Amino acid sequence: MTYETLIHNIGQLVLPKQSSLPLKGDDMKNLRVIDNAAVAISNGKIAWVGSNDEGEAFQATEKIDAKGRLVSPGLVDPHTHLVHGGSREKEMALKQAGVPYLDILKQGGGILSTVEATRSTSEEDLYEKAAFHLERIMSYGVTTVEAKSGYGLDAETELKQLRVAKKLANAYPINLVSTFLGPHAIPKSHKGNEEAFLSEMIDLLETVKKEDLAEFTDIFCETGVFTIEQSRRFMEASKDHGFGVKIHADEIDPLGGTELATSMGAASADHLVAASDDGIKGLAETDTVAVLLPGTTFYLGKDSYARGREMIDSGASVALATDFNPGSCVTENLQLIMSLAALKLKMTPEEIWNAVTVNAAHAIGRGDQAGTLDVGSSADLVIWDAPNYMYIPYHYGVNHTSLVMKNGKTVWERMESHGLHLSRSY
Ligand SMILES: N=CN[C@@H](CCC(=O)O)C(=O)O
Ligand SMILES: [Zn+2]
Repeated sequence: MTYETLIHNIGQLVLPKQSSLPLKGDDMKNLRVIDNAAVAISNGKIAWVGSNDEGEAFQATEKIDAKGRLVSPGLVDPHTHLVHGGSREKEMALKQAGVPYLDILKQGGGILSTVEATRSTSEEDLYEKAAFHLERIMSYGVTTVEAKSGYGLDAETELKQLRVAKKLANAYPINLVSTFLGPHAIPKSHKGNEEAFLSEMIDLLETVKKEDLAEFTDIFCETGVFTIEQSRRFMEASKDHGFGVKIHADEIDPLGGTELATSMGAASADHLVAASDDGIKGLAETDTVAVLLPGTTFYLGKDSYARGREMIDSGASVALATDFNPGSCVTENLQLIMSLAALKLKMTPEEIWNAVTVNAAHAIGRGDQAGTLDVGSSADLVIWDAPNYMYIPYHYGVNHTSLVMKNGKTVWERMESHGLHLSRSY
């Protein structure tokens, strides 16, 4: 038997357990790990996993020496605002002067300034910009990613964003899951006329479905944006059209979006910084995944983070994401988010790995195909410049990937620096 590829000399192999449902509570502590391992790949799938001693005896067309380093499944980033025009570096000074995030939005900045930029950017230019960010996301070890619309707030631009995401999905070796976030803010044209705007976004669901432009819908449920009742209306209409539902919930004010998400059977409730005790109880009782975004809390300069530790201790399922966007979290680096989860959410390394693999995959409907290296699953994996899985959240702010593989093919590899001898010293 000759395998296509054999990755041998793996110092440590991390194997999150594939599960038909998201991992909840104490189950998030379980992380299978094999020291001195090897992985065989054929037809883009994991064909065999075991000890290096056994693996060394196999024939393979290509052999990759992992040189004693860590290998894991490709990471899953289940919440990004990948496709957008422009940037908002000028808002940083406002934030430093103490202007709250929702006040910047109220003054027509924030999300609304990105809406203007996205409307005035051509589809081709939007594609080029999003492709640049997507390549960077991949370079951090992500092989499955979610991308939201939400910077159009009109039919034309929302569809433009979703088409860009679809083109990227077809062009890039990454699984890209698309989400329609039409109700992301109230456009200036509809101030005081929120219900009419929401109706327009509900009317758009049919086209989004017909053109197969998104699998999920999302809504920003927040003070000054959409109320609980409006969110319920949009989520019900989305479900009627056959979409999975998600919600930006309880990010700043505790409106009860978490409770709404669990009562609606949402795939995920995201942010949850201000989630109530009842909201957390609801998460523990259902399979709605809490997608936590500590990079956003950090970037908004807040001291109080989502209660990730309590959520897991109560039995909830937690995933982590970058929330990459031009305003509230400007980073493509999911590894940095893993560090923030350790430092600010008090999650353990095992919980963090489950949160960026299996649970993140469940949050975007990919629980059956991403986030694991079980035999038969896609050979989406990362060779890390790190000795073990605890090292990634520990050494923060840099990119630890050495090689990223998607369906058994190398899609990103670190280049050696010219003239430098980088001897490994962790
Ligand atoms: N909170 C709402 N939406 C985005 C931010 C979008 C923006 O500021 O451009 C988020 O998830 O953080
Ligand atoms: Zn978001």
